[in-house]
Amino acid sequence: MDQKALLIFNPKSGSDSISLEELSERIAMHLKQAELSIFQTTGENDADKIRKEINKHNPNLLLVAGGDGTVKLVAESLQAQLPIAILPLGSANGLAKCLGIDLLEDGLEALRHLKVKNVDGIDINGELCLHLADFGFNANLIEKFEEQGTRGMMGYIKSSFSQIFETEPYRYLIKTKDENWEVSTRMLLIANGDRFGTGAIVNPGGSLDDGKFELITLDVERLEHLFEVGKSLVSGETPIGESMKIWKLDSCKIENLDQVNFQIDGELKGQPEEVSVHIQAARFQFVVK
Ligand SMILES: Nc1ncnc2c1ncn2[C@@H]1O[C@H](COP(=O)(O)OP(=O)(O)OP(=O)(O)O)[C@@H](O)[C@H]1O
Repeated sequence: MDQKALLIFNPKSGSDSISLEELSERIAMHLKQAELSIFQTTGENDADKIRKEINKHNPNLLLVAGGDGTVKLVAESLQAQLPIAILPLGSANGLAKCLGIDLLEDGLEALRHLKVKNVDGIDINGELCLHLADFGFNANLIEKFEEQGTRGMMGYIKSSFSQIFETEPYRYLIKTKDENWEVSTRMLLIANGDRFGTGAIVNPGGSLDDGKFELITLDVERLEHLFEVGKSLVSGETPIGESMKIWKLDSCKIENLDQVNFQIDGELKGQPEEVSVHIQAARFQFVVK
């Protein structure tokens, strides 16, 4: 046996998910010569349980079958570096998309080669952000969505991009070790990867392993801005104009002057007065396609 793999499977992830039996069979077809242990998440104290499973089985590879929440849970549970292969089952799987793993099939295919890449983490007020955090637009949508008690949030965001017209611009004070400046924007993103879970490229030039995060303001005030942003979301070219501004940083503080909603990787975090953001260069290793 070359590999000792631990599969962490979230049975509740995604809408029309695959059964554990079928998934295990498909993994065995792609990950040859491997001993596979399995842990199913329960929704309660999973981080502790995952740590125990890792100590018990001592794997050299983790397979995570779930959505963004499950990937983050596993990443946070790690006490030592272990490569993580994502088998996307969620409705969005933003980090997986940034790694070239759009579908479950891509994740399974990647197991054949096990090409591993370093991935930065972002520490935001002591919490891990693997993919995207934002003030304003997305956070407001998530709040709306949670009020309605529905799952599949990213699909909703996908269909609601035009709502950015209706969001008010809010003010933020950005503080780095060299300078402070104020921005007024409808969406202020803290980005590790280059794209939303929908596949739209929101951070052209963003890279998961450059030891930096991007701070991005995204505004759509006029129809021409919508075209600029729309083109960038599809092509990955940075729009020429006022609709998007990008700063590449390794740390900063952001004062939330208008007490706007904030979210990290799809989870609402209230309206913090200030957030401290620090890159954690090469903190993780993920399997890429
Ligand atoms: N056995 C379980 N029963 C109920 N909830 C669970 C169980 N296992 C995990 N969970 C919950 O699932 C959530 C994580 O789901 P995850 O984000 O991975 O999938 P998703 O919501 O389908 O995907 P996405 O975030 O991409 O939309 C966590 O809130 C976790 O507590």
